[in-house]
Amino acid sequence: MAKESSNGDQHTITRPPPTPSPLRFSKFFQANLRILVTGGAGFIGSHLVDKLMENEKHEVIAVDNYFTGSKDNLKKWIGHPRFELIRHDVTQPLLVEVDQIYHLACPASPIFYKYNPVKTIKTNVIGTLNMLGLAKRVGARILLTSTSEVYGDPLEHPQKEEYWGNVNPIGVRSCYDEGKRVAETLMFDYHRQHGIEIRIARIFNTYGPRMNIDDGRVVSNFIAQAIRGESLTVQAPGTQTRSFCYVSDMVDGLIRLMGGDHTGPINIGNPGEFTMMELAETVKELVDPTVQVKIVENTPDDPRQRKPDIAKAKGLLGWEPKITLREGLPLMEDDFRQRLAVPKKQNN
Ligand SMILES: NC(=O)c1ccc[n+]([C@@H]2O[C@H](COP(=O)([O-])OP(=O)(O)OC[C@H]3O[C@@H](n4cnc5c(N)ncnc54)[C@H](O)[C@@H]3O)[C@@H](O)[C@H]2O)c1
Ligand SMILES: O=c1ccn([C@@H]2O[C@H](COP(=O)(O)OP(=O)(O)O[C@H]3OC[C@@H](O)[C@H](O)[C@H]3O)[C@@H](O)[C@H]2O)c(=O)[nH]1
Repeated sequence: MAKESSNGDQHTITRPPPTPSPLRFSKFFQANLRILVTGGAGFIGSHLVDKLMENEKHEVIAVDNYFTGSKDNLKKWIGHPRFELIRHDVTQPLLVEVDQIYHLACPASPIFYKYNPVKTIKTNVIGTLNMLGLAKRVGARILLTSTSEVYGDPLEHPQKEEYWGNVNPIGVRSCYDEGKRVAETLMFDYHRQHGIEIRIARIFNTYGPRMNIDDGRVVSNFIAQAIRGESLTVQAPGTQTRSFCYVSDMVDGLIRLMGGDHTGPINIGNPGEFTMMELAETVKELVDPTVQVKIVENTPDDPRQRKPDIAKAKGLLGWEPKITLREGLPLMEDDFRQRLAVPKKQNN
């Protein structure tokens, strides 16, 4: 049996998907979907849980080891009859009965994924293997949150899904970007060999409320710095570009991908592209025009440019982002001001 994936390749499936548990066909289970979100206490994961919980037919199980996530992000759901939170590390097997798996567990900020690179690669490889094993056992559909970092320091611009990337296999970022590349490979091998229903999202830089204030990624750094009246730290040369997607758009894209018919990989991101200097100037203008911008040293292998081609997401999922950077930054500023307890000055 051959099935066409969304990037046009023919993938031979040697075995049909395993039969789901008989409970899936009982009246109750037909009406309800039990959904696992790994990394559910993190930034994107907790927003995804919020959105999934809005549907009264969903039961959500969030799993997290709290390395970069926090129970606080899910506090409004703790004790809810349709919600469960499990402290668990995905490098260990997990036995639950679910219909869908959103597999997000993995530190995403470079300072955190480089902190313990061996653990990062174990999370990407062993963690994804464990979640695929779970999907295989229970017949669940599984979505992996891969990353634009699979394109490395891209030589093609903007990046289409067909581009194979330009990745340093032995650099300090490799635990994350090569880890995600192997995770994608595992997804397709389980799909071809075992007939598992897979979905792969290649997420481009995402920002929004609830990011860790000390997360270390550029948008959260600049907003926190501007609120605290500190200089905005633009890493040299400042001409490198990124494309920033607001978190509600991202969650909408992930849910559409899970519900649709296409395996992916599909880029999910906002094609609006900015240099880091432009981002700093925009944050300065919106948050506090009196703060300074300073150039600081960069880290090795920083990609010089990044912008998603989202033709596939538009055509296959009917998805495109709605929130511009200028609309999203103030929403994030409000959340950061609340958490830092620094109200906006009247004259700002
Ligand atoms: N935010 C982005 O810009 C972006 C871009 C590309 C891809 N992604 C991917 O999206 C996913 C979520 O990213 P995020 O921005 O919400 O990051 P995040 O760090 O806020 O969330 C990751 C969550 O995974 C948990 N986690 C990490 N290792 C784990 C393990 N071994 N077992 C169980 N839980 C573990 C963390 O505690 C955290 O709650 C990640 O897979 C990331 O690679 C994010
Ligand atoms: O304070 C800072 C932090 C970062 N930067 C720059 O901002 C750019 C973006 O850096 P970030 O740390 O936010 O994130 P990166 O784009 O490097 O990696 C991200 O890519 C996509 C996801 O997979 C992950 O969330 C993360 O790896 C880089 O060019 C970096 O040099 C600054 O100029 N100042």
